[in-house]
Amino acid sequence: MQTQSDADLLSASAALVDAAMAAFHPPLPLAVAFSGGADSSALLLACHARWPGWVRAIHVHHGLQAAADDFQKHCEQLCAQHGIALKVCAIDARNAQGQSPEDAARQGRYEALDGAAQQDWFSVDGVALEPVRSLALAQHADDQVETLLLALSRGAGVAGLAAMPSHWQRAQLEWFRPLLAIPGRVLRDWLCLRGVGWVEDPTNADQAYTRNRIRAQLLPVLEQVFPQFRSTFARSSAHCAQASELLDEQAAVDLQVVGTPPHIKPLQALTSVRLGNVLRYWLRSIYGTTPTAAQLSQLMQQIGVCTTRGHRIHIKVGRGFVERRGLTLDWYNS
Ligand SMILES: Nc1ncnc2c1ncn2[C@@H]1O[C@H](COP(=O)(O)OP(=O)(O)OP(=O)(O)O)[C@@H](O)[C@H]1O
Repeated sequence: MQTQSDADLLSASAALVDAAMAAFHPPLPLAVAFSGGADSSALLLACHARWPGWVRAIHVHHGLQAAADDFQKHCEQLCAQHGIALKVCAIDARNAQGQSPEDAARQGRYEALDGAAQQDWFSVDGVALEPVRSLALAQHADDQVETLLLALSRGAGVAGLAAMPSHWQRAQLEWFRPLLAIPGRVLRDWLCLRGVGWVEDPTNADQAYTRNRIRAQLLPVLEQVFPQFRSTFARSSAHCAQASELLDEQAAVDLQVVGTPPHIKPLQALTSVRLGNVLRYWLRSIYGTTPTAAQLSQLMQQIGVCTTRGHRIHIKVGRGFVERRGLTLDWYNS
């Protein structure tokens, strides 16, 4: 029998999930990245309820842990029960040298999701379906706070503190994170009170991962000290996202002036903050590499004192080196 407090929880979680869904306007058909965990189970069912017949699921089998087969089984069962078309892609998510296992899994997963969404789709009874136009991920407000705290712990700049975007477009697909304003526990309440199960990823409890320690130890304290932390932190992240966009716009203007590759003379005419900004932008946008604060400061200092024809610049930056080549700077991969 449902108690009064169950009913309160149900209506509170339903109101939050409904509000998130009402603000979500993906081009249809929509595919949901479905891990079998609580968050993506809730997202899949909420989307399926809102747009019946227009929602599909993609599950990525990482092959990294014994529990992966159980995740897949759960996804197959839930999708069969609700008549949702499901694609399962198996990937080899082992990390390359110098890459963290989580980054390797994330990168492999995003590529697999992208590829699967763009393949041909068929309904559970074999009828050809329209191509997928959007893809939704189920990260929620706690994931967003964890990402922000991880960025702070690394000393990130405004681009890192902008945390995860709620929408972006890549090639033919629009990507969304519609649950970023909802606390994780609300999604669990939403599922529990509907009697829907999910699989718990055993690695989520592993305190060796910083993200898991933030979730288990830091968030409960934040909850007590700053009960509104999810929305206020999200506001700060949104300010950082705007500031980061503005810095990129300024850098693009400055890069036009200094040229690509950048000429040393016009670089010397910039203020120090604009010099740092344009150098970071040049290295990231052209070479996909990011200098550390120390490397950038050394490079800026060398540009400042580069006043003679014979002055040599050769500084380790990111995965390579920045060198002086006559009147300009060049970066090459070591
Ligand atoms: N194996 C997977 N297959 C498909 N999508 C995935 C998979 N793992 C994660 N995702 C998607 O990426 C999002 C973020 O992944 P992350 O690992 O941070 O969350 P999670 O704890 O696995 O979330 P969930 O509770 O949905 O499992 C998930 O919410 C889900 O939408």
